[in-house]
Order: sequence, then C-alpha cells, then structure tokens
Amino acid sequence: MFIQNLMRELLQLLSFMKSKKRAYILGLVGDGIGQAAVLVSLPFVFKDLTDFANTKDPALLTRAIITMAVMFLLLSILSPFFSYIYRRCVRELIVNIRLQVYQRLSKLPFDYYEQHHSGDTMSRLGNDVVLMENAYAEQLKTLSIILLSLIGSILGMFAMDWKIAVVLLLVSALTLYVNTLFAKSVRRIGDRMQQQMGIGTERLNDFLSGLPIIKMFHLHNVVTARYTEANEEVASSAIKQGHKQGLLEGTNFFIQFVSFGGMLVFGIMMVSKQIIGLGVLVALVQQQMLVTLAFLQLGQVITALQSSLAGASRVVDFLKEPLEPEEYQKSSDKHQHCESMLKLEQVVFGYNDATNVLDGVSLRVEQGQMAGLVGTSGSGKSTVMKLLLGYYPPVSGSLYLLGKPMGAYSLAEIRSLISYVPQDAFLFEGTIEDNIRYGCLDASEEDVIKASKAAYAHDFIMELSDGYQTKTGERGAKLSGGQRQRIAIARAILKNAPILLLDEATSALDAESEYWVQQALAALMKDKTVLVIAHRLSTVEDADVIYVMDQGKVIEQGAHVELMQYNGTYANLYEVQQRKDRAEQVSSLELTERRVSAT
Ligand SMILES: Nc1ncnc2c1ncn2[C@@H]1O[C@H](COP(=O)(O)OP(=O)(O)OP(=O)(O)O)[C@@H](O)[C@H]1O
Repeated sequence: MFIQNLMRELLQLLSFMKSKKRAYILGLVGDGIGQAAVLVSLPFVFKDLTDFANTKDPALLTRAIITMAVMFLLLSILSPFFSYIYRRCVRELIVNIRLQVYQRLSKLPFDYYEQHHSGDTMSRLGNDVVLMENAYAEQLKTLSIILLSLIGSILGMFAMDWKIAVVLLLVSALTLYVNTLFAKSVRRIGDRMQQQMGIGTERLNDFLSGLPIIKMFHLHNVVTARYTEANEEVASSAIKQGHKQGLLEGTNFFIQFVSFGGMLVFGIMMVSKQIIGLGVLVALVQQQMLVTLAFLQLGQVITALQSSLAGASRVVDFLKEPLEPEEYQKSSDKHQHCESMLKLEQVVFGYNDATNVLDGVSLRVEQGQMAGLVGTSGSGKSTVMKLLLGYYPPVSGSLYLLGKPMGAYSLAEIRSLISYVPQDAFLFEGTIEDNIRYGCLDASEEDVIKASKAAYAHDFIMELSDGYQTKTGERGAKLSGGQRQRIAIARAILKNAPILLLDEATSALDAESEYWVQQALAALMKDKTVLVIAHRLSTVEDADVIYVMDQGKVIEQGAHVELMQYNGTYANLYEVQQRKDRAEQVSSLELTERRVSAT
C-alpha cells in the first residue's frame, strides 16, 4: 500500500514534466547510470587486483586498469552532460509551476481569498514549491543512483556466487521492510510540519501587515507569542521526525552489522575450505557494502522524499482549485430588459447556507443618478457591492447593469462597466504613474496627467522628488491616506466606466485632505451612475435617492428630505450623527482654547 502510494505520487510528480518527461528521465537515468556504473564496477576491479596479487597474471591487472579508465572517462564526460539535461528540465518546470500557481491565484473565485489566509498561499508559493524542486533535482536523482547501483550490485553478487547473493538479498528485503514501516510515520509528521509551517507564514504575514497596529497597541508580546507557538510546533515535529530518522538509521545499522559480520566469518571459512576464491570474497564484501549503503541511503531519501511529496501534493491540490468561471451565472431572465442603469430585484444571498445576509433587496439607480446606501454596520451594504462586481452570484433574485441582466455579460464585461473605489485605496508596489495607468493600460502619459489633474492629485505628485516616477512603497506606504485615495480616484477616472461604486472612506482624513478627496470624487462622479456606501450621512444628503439597509433588507428609501420627514431609522441615524459631530466640534474647540490659554 505504502509503495503503491509512493509510486502513484512519483508518477504524478513526473506527469508535471509533460513534454519534458522523456528528456528529464533520460538525463536522470543517464546521470544515474554513469555514477552507478563506477560503483558497481569497483568490486570487479578489486577482485581482479586481489586475484592478480595471488596469481601474478598480468591480464587481470590490465583488465582492472582498463575497467577503471573506461568507467572514470564515462563518468567525467557523460555525467555532466546528462546532469545538464535534467537540471535544465527541472529549472524550466519549477519556473512554470510558480507561474501556474500565480496564474491560478489570480483567477480563483472571490470567496477563496476570503476563506484562505494569504500566508497559507505564500507558503505554497514558497516552501512547497521549493520542496517540490528538491524532489526533482536531488531526491529523484539520488533515488535513481541508489536503485541502479543496487540492481547492478545485486546482479554482480549473483555473478560472483548465487547462494550468498540469495542470503544477502533476504537481509536486504528485511531492511527495505523496516524502512517502509518508518517512512509512513515520517510522512505523517512531514505533512503536519508543512501545515505548521504554513501557519507560521500566516502569522509572519499578519505581523508584517499589522505592524503599525502592533506598535500602537503594544502587541509585540502577543504576536511574538503566536509566532513562537507556531515555530515551536514546527520544531517539535522536526524533533519527532529526527527521532524517527535516528531510530531508522540505528535499526538499519544493526541489520547491516549482523549481515556484514556474518558474511565475513562465513566468507573466510569458505575461502579456507577453497569453496570460493579470496578475490570473490573481496568483491562480495565490496558489493555487500554497496548494498548496505544503498539501503541506508534509500531509507534517508525515501524519508526526505516523503516531506517533498507532502509539499508537492499541497501544490497539486492548489492547482486543482476550481477557477472563477468566465461567464456570470446563467439565468432564465437573460433576455429581459429594464430601464435602469443599475438594479437589484428581490436579491437573496448568504455567504453560507445557514443565514441570508441579503434578504430580498431591491434597489435601482437611473442613468446619471447618484444613490446612497446607508445603514448599520453589518446590514449588508458591502455585500451588495460584491454582488454587483460579480464576486458572488445571488441565491435568488436578479441584478441588472445598463438595462440588461448580469447573466447577459461575461465577468470581464461586468468589471469593465464598473469602477469600484474601495474604502482602503490599494496601491501596488511601483511608480505613481504605473498605479494610475492600471485604470487603462493603453493610456498615454497625457491621459494619465489629465486624470491626475481631474483627481486633484497632479500638484502634490509634482511636488514629490520623482514626480510621477515616485515609488509608492508597499501598499502605498510612502504616501498619506488622502494622497493614496486621490491616486486611486485618478485610476478610476482613467478607467472611465459608466457605473461607479464607491465605498466611502471612514478613516479620518484631516479637513484639507478630505476637502481635496471630495473634490476628486465630485470630478469622478460627473456624468456617471453612482452607488455610494455612505458612513457619514452628510455625504449623501444631495443624493437622488438613499436606500437604508438593516439586517439584509432595504427598510426605507427616498431623498434626504423625504426620509427626514418620514422620521424613521434614517432620521434617527442622521440625528445621532449630527449630535456626535457637534460634540466633536465642541471638544475640539475646547482643546484649541485650552492650548491657546496654556501658551
Ligand atoms: N466573506 C464573508 N463570509 C461570511 N460572512 C460574511 C463575509 N463578509 C461579510 N459577512 C457577513 O455578512 C454580513 C454583512 O456584511 P457587510 O460587510 O455586507 O456589511 P456592511 O453593511 O457593509 O457593514 P460595514 O458598514 O460595517 O462595512 C455581516 O454579518 C458579515 O459578518
């Protein structure tokens, strides 16, 4: 069963080579034959030399010298050649696998990213692919040399004396059995260790992305303890693995010591009774040592291969993750039409089967209108955006864009119709120009500058040391929150999609930054159909229509004045926010007065 599984996984590993499989096997076996041939021929050379010492027959000496010369010549010419062939295949394959992992990562459905920690994925791109590379480049090569020298040595033993060869083979079978017994549990520990390393990477990732929060809340000890815990678990598994390996090696040594000792004693007795010659005994001892070494290495390489196969199978699993379909979910209403630019009709949706996060939501935004989406935290506002972006299909109900059901579009088309500006403006590592151009990759330099001017970003960009070529740093860390937002808005302006989804930033910007961001947003919204999630209700006071959400339902809708007159949830929320704003203004005034009087 173990051997079957091992073979299945090895074949799976080889299947990745696809068209390069033959070249890889040729290189591997060619290199293996070169190295194994030298090892296997050495006992015959020793036999000839020993017999020459006894008989003084010069033909034996000549044969020994020619055999050695041919073998070493083969090794020095052919081995580097074959080694180059298979190493090249491995390098190309690993680059390709990394690319496949990366490409799959970018094409997975949205819920994959929400369900999996980025550290786990980093671990697959890093640790697991390195383990896979080890399997191709090192362990399979060692395995091929071991197996070839094992086969050669066993055949050599039979050529010397078949009866002794049978006894030695039985000992070898026992060693192989013990090795496979150990390898199973080492594999289990290897699997666990890979998972724990993944958790360690997740925690390291959290540490790096959350560094400002860690410093602010003095969480060093907490996060270090979490990382140490993951690290200690890896260490404990590594110790267990080391313990098993030690036991395996000890057992192997014991078996081989007994067989080697027995071989020497019985061999000398047979030589003294002239059943076999001294040359044959010397060659058999050599072959016995080779077989011993091969089995010891076989144990080690199978153990190491277990860890690599565990890594490889995680990569294989990842590459089997279903991709996001190119088409949006098909529905029977594909040919229906509606007058609105954007519409949700009785939409029901839940992230899992247990609860509905949206429970029959209906809303519409007409061409050129601005609609606000407000409500308590967790009421489902961002979920509405995710459905409009095609990240998730609804359980029931219909969504329309530009008068057509979303099912009439491909996902790429849906996303080309929409510009989405999230709360946290994300910038990629690279220059400011690159970041703006992501809105439209064909845009000229003039277009980029025009969009930046419209987003009130041009002036501050020109004040930076390298202007548009300034590096943004990881996630835009070298820029302020307001600057990041204006660059993200310039990107959206460049995209020029007819529908705009905005998630208003809740992060406190200073009054000046906020002013410029508002100006940039006004430029972005011009002539667009806009749906904006508003956390400060004052931002949607001028909206054509406001939808108030609560627990996955739209509970009120209308213009600001109408909703205030209705005196329901919206009016209540508005009053609460006004009181809060007034209280904040008073306390900031008091603070300023205290500072003035203190000076
Ligand atoms: N990926 C997810 N998996 C499971 N549940 C989720 C997921 N995302 C959101 N939810 C749940 O769905 C509900 C609605 O979340 P949503 O983010 O849409 O609310 P929201 O109104 O935008 O809240 P906020 O104003 O705080 O951003 C919440 O109960 C939330 O816990």
